[in-house]
Amino acid sequence: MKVYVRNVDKSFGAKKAVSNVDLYITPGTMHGLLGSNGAGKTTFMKTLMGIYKPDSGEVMFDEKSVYENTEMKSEVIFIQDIPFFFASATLNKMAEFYRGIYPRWSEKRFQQLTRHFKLDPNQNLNALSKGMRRQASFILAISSRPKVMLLDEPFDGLDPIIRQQVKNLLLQDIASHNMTVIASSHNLREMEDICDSVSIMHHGELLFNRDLSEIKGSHCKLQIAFNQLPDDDFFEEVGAVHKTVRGRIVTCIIKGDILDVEKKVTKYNPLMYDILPLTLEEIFTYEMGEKGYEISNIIVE
Ligand SMILES: Nc1ncnc2c1ncn2[C@@H]1O[C@H](COP(=O)(O)OP(=O)(O)OP(=O)(O)O)[C@@H](O)[C@H]1O
Repeated sequence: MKVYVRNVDKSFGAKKAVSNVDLYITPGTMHGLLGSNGAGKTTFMKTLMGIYKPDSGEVMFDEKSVYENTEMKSEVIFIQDIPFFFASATLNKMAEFYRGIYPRWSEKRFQQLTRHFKLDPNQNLNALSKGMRRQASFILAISSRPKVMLLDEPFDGLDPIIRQQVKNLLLQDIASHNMTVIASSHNLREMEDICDSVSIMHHGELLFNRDLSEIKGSHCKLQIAFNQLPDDDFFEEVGAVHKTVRGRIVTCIIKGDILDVEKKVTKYNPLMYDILPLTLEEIFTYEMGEKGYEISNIIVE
């Protein structure tokens, strides 16, 4: 299911929590919504889910508006940062409830996952640890087979092994059922391995939205030493978008492929050079810096 957001605003009194957000997410992909505390991620997720009515703009899933559309409730699932279960509910009781809402509910998947995560389906969920409650909400969500899954800080409180298993389950369902996932996080490194695209939210605005396959490997870092510093033609030829010069050593950020850059660099007979791929975080730092934002103020890790 494709997710299409156009000019969405949402305020609480004078506080604008989501401001003029546009976003398109391709079906069967995972999008990471990054931002620091208070950036507006949860408010945006709740607006996507139809829990909040946008003050203006629209949220469409496959051309259908989400807000007050009961048909949509059986297609979309939202896992909140603090999982919600009915008082004294067990996993089996919650499964009964989900089964009634989600027509593609898979009992087989539910049984398999409950066994796999070693949860007692008859235990009171509210008496479980935070991580176990989170596992329970994943079991319910994945067994529901929604077309769109919205996840608020999905991996918080999960240990590294469970974290990886949950990521694998999500990726499996994205691949096999064309599920669309939007996950919020503070952690770019965690998202870069599993997301197809990421955006950065800051003070309610979506500053940056990129397809990761397009930007991974799109930039590299060149460190190069010369007997005599080259003139501007060199920087132009290698495609340097940023440079710092310290003595005879030059460090450049280059938009381009490492092998291509290497061919160009060797023509200038440098004393030595090193070309390294940029991490996604470095690319973001650079691109956000260009827009006048300091990424360390926006994303914690
Ligand atoms: N129900 C509400 N009433 C009033 N203000 C709210 C409400 N919900 C959120 N806000 C405000 O909107 C802004 C965005 O909050 P939101 O919870 O969406 O951020 P977030 O990015 O999810 O943060 P975090 O990473 O800390 O969960 C904050 O300034 C918050 O105080």
